[in-house]
Amino acid sequence: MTTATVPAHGTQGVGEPVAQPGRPRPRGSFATAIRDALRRPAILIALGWLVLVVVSSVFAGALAPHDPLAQDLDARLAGPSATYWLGTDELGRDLLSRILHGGGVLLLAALIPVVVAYLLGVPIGMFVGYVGGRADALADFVVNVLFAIPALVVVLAVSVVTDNNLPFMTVVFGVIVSGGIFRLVRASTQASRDLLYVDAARVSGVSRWTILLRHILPNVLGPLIVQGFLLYSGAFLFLTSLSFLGLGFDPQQPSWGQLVFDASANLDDDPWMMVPIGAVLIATVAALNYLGNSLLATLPTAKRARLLTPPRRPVLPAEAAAGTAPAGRRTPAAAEPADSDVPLVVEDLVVSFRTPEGGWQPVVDGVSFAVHRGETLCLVGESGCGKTMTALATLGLLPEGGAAAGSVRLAGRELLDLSEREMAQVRGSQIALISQEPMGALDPCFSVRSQLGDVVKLHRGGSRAEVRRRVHELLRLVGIPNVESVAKSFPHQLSGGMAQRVCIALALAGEPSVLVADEPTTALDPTIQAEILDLLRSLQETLGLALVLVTHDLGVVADIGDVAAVMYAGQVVELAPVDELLAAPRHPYSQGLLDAMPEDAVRGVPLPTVAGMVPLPRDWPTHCRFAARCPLAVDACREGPVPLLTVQADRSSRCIRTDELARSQDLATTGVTP
Ligand SMILES: Nc1ncnc2c1ncn2[C@@H]1O[C@H](COP(=O)(O)OP(=O)(O)OP(=O)(O)O)[C@@H](O)[C@H]1O
Repeated sequence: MTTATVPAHGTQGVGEPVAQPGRPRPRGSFATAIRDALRRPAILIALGWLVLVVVSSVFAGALAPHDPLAQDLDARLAGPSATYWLGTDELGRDLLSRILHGGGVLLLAALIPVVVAYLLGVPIGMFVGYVGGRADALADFVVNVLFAIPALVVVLAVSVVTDNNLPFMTVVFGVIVSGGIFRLVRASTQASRDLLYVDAARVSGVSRWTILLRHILPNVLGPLIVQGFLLYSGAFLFLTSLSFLGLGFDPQQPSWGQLVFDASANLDDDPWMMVPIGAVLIATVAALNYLGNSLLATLPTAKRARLLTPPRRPVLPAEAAAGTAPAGRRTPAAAEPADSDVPLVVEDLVVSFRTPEGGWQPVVDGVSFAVHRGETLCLVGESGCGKTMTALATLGLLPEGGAAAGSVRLAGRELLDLSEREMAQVRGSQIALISQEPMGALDPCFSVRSQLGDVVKLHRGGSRAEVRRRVHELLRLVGIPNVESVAKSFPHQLSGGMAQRVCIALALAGEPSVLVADEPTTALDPTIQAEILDLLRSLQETLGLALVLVTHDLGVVADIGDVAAVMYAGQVVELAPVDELLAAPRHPYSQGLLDAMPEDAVRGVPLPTVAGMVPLPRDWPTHCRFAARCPLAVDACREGPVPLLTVQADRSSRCIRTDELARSQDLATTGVTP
């Protein structure tokens, strides 16, 4: 495929980015949460206390006024004094010095379970959260087992077996608590894997691990940091309990658990002994928990985009694959040669979703169409007719629970038979998607150059300079004049129109022959909509692309379409060249949509509408699905399924009264009965 430069379109949406290109990289919402948190005095106090504990433990040797093991039997169980500021224990040892020396090992040892839990929980949670399926079920089972194990009992057993080996005990404890991290990461990954920009990366063919590291990990990091505080505090308390029980720590050396044990043994004789160590422990655990919980409360709720993509390719069982179309209609065609003029052929496509009862509910039912090189086919219809599911099925991107059957052939290759891995290679390089939410389709953490460069590198490779050149070429191709400053920009610095141009550039980076655009102008204001449509039109003409455009707007079809497939309740009800459809629709539903076009509105005359609603898939009748809303419906329309009837060489209509509709249109235009 050759590329060509398309002139810039107008000025709106292609000018400077909304914000200054030189602005620093945007601070993520987690960074903002931390900045806000640091303004709160309680958090500063908690943080200050922890810093004090760490620093005094590190410099205990220099700070402690006495040797923590030195005994002064004359001063046994003494209260605070000028010599012993916090008093002494039953052997006359200085409590302050013992507290200063007793925290270091504990604070360090508590890090081990946290590190182990992260090393296990993060990669496994991310992987199974992303791929789902059996790996997910197995990992979940193992974690359920881990949760059922009482950690203390296991660690006690380990201490016996390993002769009180503290590092080993902490590692085992880390393995047991890693389930919590796993669950957190898995849930965050599941929420992130369906974000539009993750979908966009997947559609561009970016590898699974690159997506996990670059696009999903940043979303998981915030909750992980918060959880780290809570986990550390739990590990700290757990190890204090072990030390209290005389396990893990050297009984000759002071430790905070040992100090609690000593204080509890002397509670009757000297209750004061419990006060200093109790206060230190409570303050330390409270500070850790408070910091963790405060960050948790300030973490922004993840903004979830529309759920789209499981990485699996479920297979629709034969009985569900049949859809509800009349039997005997299906006529499998021979595959087109790879160099055919018809890069995309969809035949008898059925898309179904699993129902809670375990069955399958079709939502797209026997859809067929073909798109030629340099042609735009519009899937048009009201909301819920199955346009998006048809488009997503061609890309192998159905949402969780959905499966497709029938045939989707790209340059003669059957896509529905491909594995997810094979399909990932096809997406981006042969067929690409432009979504309706350009802002959601771009990762807010990376500049335009970085995101576009990744995809260029993936599909073309090349040196840094070559990738950079190609990025600029692509930006120019989509009508961006000031490529240098836009390439440096982050998504939030772009206008909606500019962001959509960048998304189109992303879709073109792999030089696909087929572009699928799902309502690409819906999120944009009307002037920008026209520019983006112009851009798509000129790109499609210059690059010879086959374009499948999903829209609910016949005005868009009129602007850009060559062929229209009008969809109603999961079926194509009319397939026709756009000019002919607009001049004389051959299905009453197309006629209704046409009459309702605001472009034809007459001032003072209410705009006609198609009364009623599109039926939900579960309410589809077995006869004509439009009959309940159709002004032409007669008894015969309710007698059984209506096949798609050929009304001209290149036109078909799913209406048994299509000829009468044509006659009435002729009558209306000529005033003469044909
Ligand atoms: N994840 C899902 N699970 C079950 N049913 C779904 C799912 N997603 C969509 N559907 C159903 O599939 C049908 C077709 O939806 P689709 O999104 O393709 O319609 P559409 O014509 O593109 O409408 P819109 O313009 O609103 O997206 C609808 O009835 C919808 O409820």
